[in-house]
Amino acid sequence: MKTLLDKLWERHVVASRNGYDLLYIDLHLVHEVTSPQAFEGLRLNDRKVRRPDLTFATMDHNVPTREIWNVTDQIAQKQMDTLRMNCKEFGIELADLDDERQGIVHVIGPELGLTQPGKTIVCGDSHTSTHGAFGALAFGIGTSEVEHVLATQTLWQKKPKSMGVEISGVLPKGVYAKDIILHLLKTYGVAMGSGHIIEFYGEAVSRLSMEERMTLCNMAIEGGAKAGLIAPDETTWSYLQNRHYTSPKVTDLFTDKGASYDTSIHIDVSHLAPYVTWGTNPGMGVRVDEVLPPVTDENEDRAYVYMGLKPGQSVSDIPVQHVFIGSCTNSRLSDLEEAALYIKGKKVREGVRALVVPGSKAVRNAAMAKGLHTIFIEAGFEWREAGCSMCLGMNPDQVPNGEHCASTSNRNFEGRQGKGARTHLVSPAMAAAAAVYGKFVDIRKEEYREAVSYA
Ligand SMILES: CC(C)[C@H](C(=O)O)[C@@H](O)C(=O)O
Ligand code: SF4
Repeated sequence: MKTLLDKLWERHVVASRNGYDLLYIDLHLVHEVTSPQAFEGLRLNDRKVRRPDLTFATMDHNVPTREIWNVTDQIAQKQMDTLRMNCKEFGIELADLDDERQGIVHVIGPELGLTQPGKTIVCGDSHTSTHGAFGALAFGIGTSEVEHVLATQTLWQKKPKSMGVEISGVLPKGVYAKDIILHLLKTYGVAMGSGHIIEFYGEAVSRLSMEERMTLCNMAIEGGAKAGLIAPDETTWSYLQNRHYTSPKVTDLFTDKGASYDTSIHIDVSHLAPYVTWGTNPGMGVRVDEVLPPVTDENEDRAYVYMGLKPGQSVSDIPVQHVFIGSCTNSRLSDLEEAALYIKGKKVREGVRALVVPGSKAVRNAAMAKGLHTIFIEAGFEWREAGCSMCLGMNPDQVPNGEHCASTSNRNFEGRQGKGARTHLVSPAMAAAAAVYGKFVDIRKEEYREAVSYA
């Protein structure tokens, strides 16, 4: 009797010592921010990249999404130039700014078919957990570990505990995977998964598209887990068809009946509502139809001060001056399609600045082929190039001090979107509606949604 985690782990152990296992790494994804010192380390030690063919690099964090070539920040320029030079010197494939495959590392891996069930996948980036949606053992690593993987294609790890999160029920209309994870974080806290790898399963998970599953696993890390996992099924295999890289079909990647998790949780999402975060960690959220909660500790007190909000206010009292639809959590085609349903034929409210930033060039092109960019632009949104953009303040897209942003990203920490920026994490549909009304509305009500389907 084995869990999915047991199976993935065992198949990659090449040596064991003092409670640690040396894991073989099947795919190493690289971006410009966390790789420069790792390559420098190789050079200093006169080492090569062991498996350039299992390594793939892209540019995302620093990319200026308004004019992709107009890099004004010197550190950004240096990091991008360094990645170019390193990829050339060490023979690694790079999706550079002019490459059709460029985009946020966690968006392009799956879309190219590099992300495959049964693989071990690492990247110097915490949201590597996203790839777990395919039944891959995928987690973020630090820069010294990036160097170790580049040099050896292996990594020493201690096996984490397993957590099973069963999600049953059918999601109501206007409620998404984003709301499931925000609900879990609110209910069980941002340390819920600490020391664990979370496997999500159950009726509601089976019904999610691959893109929604990625949203769920993307934010497993915000619950303190090392990774998120979902067993591959027909939805997974059909997503993987006709990708650039072909995935072999593996049939035994699931938790055996009778196997048990170290920790188990069960939720039912039949009555779940859209969520909005009011505070400074992703667990500080409320349902759209609730009022902001009373203060129970110092952190919450500080969060209220930072956010300029008060307990007892209703969610619709929160002013929204910025809207960001993007990030590795919610910038895929279906996210943009869902958002478009709430703005078609409407206008962004005066005083609101709204951005749509597709997660990759491929998403951008696919959206344009469907005419989505026209819907966004006509409504008053800025239609951008692919990159991390306003998800974090590493490029020109920032939220000014003291202003509020409805954001489809995954982190609402102090200063995350710029100094003094006030972030509210929501689904793409909630963000789109907030752009139109300048506040959060309950998108479950039919009146907010255009009766069009892009399916
Ligand atoms: C820059 C990078 C190291 C960082 C991460 O690891 O997650 C970033 O992607 C983030 O989302 O905060
Ligand atoms: S989109 Fe945001 S969370 Fe994702 S990799 Fe980029 S900065 Fe990190």
